[in-house]
Amino acid sequence: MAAELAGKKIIFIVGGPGSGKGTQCERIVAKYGYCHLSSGDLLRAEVASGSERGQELQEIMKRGELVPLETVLAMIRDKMLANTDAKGFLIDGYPREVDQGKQFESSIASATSVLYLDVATETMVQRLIKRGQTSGRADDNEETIRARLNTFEKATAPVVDFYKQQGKLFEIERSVAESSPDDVFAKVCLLFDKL
Ligand SMILES: Nc1nc2c(ncn2[C@@H]2O[C@H](COP(=O)(O)OP(=O)(O)OP(=O)(O)O)[C@@H](O)[C@H]2O)c(=O)[nH]1
Ligand SMILES: Nc1ncnc2c1ncn2[C@H]1C[C@H](O)[C@@H](COP(=O)(O)OP(=O)(O)O)O1
Ligand SMILES: [Mg+2]
Repeated sequence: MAAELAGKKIIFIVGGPGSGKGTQCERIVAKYGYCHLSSGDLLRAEVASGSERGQELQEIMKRGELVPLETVLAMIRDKMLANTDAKGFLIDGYPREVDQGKQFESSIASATSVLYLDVATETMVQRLIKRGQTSGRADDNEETIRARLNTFEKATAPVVDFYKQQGKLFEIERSVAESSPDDVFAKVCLLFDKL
């Protein structure tokens, strides 16, 4: 456990690719002032640095697979320890597999709550194809999108059940998660207002 992080609120944001995690995190930061950490963004920054490591990561991400657990965990930990004055942390896109959650909690700190955005597969595909027209992300193409969805079903869906059993899950149900970002945010605020 990292003593510097004792007592800090830690919220995991979980959902399939294109479920709106980044969109909601932006709003949460603006209203509540948490420190936002996106595992995907951290990995893309490593890719952009042009390092050899970054090239390996890029290959894995283009296949829609998960990068090694240790890599992401170290990046998140470093970023958290560089921001210990934050009142809380939004960990976006992590954990992606149950083991990531367990390792995080044993080596960093335990999560306060897990926010889950439930969006139908076809809606996510449509959103990502649209985002791909302007995002420049190497993984926003139909083939990689399908692979990411497959990884989500296999590795990440169990994460949702894991935290539900612990009573930590705050779920945005499909009827809301598929409406407008403002409607989703109104529901998200119900969680953050009582933290
Ligand atoms: N209709 C609708 N569209 C949304 C909503 N949230 C996000 N989108 C759109 O869906 C796309 C994906 O949203 P992101 O916030 O980037 O999703 P993400 O979960 O961070 O996706 P990854 O980074 O791929 O994990 C974007 O183009 C958004 O404009 C929403 O609540 N309603
Ligand atoms: N916690 C994590 N563990 C392993 N790989 C991760 C990860 N977070 C992100 N990645 C890798 C695999 C993802 O397909 C890729 C892009 O992540 P992302 O931006 O969160 O998008 P998406 O949810 O659409 O896959 O980076
Ligand atoms: Mg994102």
